[in-house]
Amino acid sequence: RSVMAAKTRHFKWNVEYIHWSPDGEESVVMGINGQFPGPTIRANTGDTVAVHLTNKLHTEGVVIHWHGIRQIGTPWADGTAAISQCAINPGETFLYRFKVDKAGTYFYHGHYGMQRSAGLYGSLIVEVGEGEKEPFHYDGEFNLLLSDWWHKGSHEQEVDLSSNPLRWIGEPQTLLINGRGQYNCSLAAQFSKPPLSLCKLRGGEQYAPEILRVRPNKIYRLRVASTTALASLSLAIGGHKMVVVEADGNYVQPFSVQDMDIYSGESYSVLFKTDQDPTKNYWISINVRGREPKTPQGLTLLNYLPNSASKFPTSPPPIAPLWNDYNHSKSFSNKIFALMGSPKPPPQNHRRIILLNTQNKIDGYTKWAINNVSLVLPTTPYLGSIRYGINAFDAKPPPDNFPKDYDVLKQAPNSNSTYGNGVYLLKFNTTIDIILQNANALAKDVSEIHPWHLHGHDFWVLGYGEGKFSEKDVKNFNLKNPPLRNTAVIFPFGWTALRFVTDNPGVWAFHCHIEPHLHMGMGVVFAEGVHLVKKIPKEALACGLTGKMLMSNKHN
Ligand SMILES: O=C1O[C@H]([C@@H](O)CO)C(O)=C1O
Repeated sequence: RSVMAAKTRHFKWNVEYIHWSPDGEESVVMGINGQFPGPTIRANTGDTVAVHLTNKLHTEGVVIHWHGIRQIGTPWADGTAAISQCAINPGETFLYRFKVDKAGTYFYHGHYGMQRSAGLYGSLIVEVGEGEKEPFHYDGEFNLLLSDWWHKGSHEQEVDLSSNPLRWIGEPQTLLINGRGQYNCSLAAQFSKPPLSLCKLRGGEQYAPEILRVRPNKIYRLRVASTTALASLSLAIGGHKMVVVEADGNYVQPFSVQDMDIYSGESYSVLFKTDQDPTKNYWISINVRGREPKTPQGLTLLNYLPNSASKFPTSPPPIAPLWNDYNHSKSFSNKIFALMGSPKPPPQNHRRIILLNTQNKIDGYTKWAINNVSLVLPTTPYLGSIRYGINAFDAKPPPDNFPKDYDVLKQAPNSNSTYGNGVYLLKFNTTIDIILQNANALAKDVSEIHPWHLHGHDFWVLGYGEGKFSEKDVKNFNLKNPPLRNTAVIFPFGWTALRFVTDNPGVWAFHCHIEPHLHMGMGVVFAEGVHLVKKIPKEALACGLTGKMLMSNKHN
């Protein structure tokens, strides 16, 4: 048998603003090499990906985060501005060089300001390496990158969100599948409520749907990832069941569903069999869940060959579960277990951190806060700052818990919350439990969904619960087959328990993956084993106090 050596896969990318029409309305989007979404990266387990990223934006910095890639040994390549590196200046090139060590469905996106909302994203697919095998069989595969789109530009959105009073961005105009959606017209016009006209498409438009062409009686793998700024989605394939086999780059115990929830920051693989009437075509749909939807369903077609792709399905598109049917969402989340043979969590933790999620007012500004601290990133990125003992951030770490008498079910002003940029310093090679505690937001009887994403790690999802977490909930933790993930949701008025091991030296963001919420302070920063981090590339340090340090030449 031939032994294929791991490859280094080089990419040369220019990030620039381009005119593009994601949904039929021309906008300015952040493109890569003149494309939106950015190019798909495909690699094999064990490969090294080397992206030579040049910032062609004229007046702003840029970074790219490789979502779901743990960056073992390369924390400076995680692509988080002010955390792992200095933003890349206009005209400059940064080399993101990292190993992809685990097969799965991933994506990448901007992680500076609201550049993800501006359209800076694309797919990253890691296939099994030579001699490895997937634990399931399929005849073909498709890749769907899901997103939401606003006609208001990301800079204006940033200003709106930073205003007093808050100007909330509202719901997206369009849902996009592989960067393509339809605004003010529908592919399923005869079924649309309120009525919309049929989209007049010739097929070459930037917003024309990408059609999935299949042969009857085959098994297909659908890779799905959500990079939405805000929307939680429900995905369905009309008339077809889906079998979930992968979540966030980890295999799960296969289970069958008619529709699935996918939150921002999550990825899945599902298998489906083309076992329906082969003379017909079928809808693939995405709908908003978890927030009162004001956005039309996103659609594309499953085209059974040799039917013409212009043969529209005779039945209406799938009807999504009600947006606030949280029991439906919980039932989906509770079906996800690790595939037998997956790594198991350590049986005990060394430390438990409980993170209360609240919406607050700080000096009249609407913010999100974690244990009463609303995150504002420092000028000097943490990684270099901690590695070189400069520590240019709040010396006092944020609290591990919140006051015992806090009622998570009640409206509360949280008037004592503050801005902060302190760090949770985690002892290297220890087991950390995180309890994400949801609460009532500013409005009465309102609590929202928040998908939390951890950088640098996968965590085990030990359980979900209702109301306030208490010690007696620990006995219900799933230590037998909890799924490994990098993103997990907290349901309204509920909690979610996570466990991970601090085995990856670096500084890692942990935050709500809803872009406006992160912008409003909804995140924390973890640091572990930073003294073990090898030489950080100078380009990652060339700003703030680490930039000054480089100029004074002491550490070169
Ligand atoms: O952060 C948010 O702000 C609004 C609302 O709470 C205030 O208008 C909303 O729905 C959010 O998710």
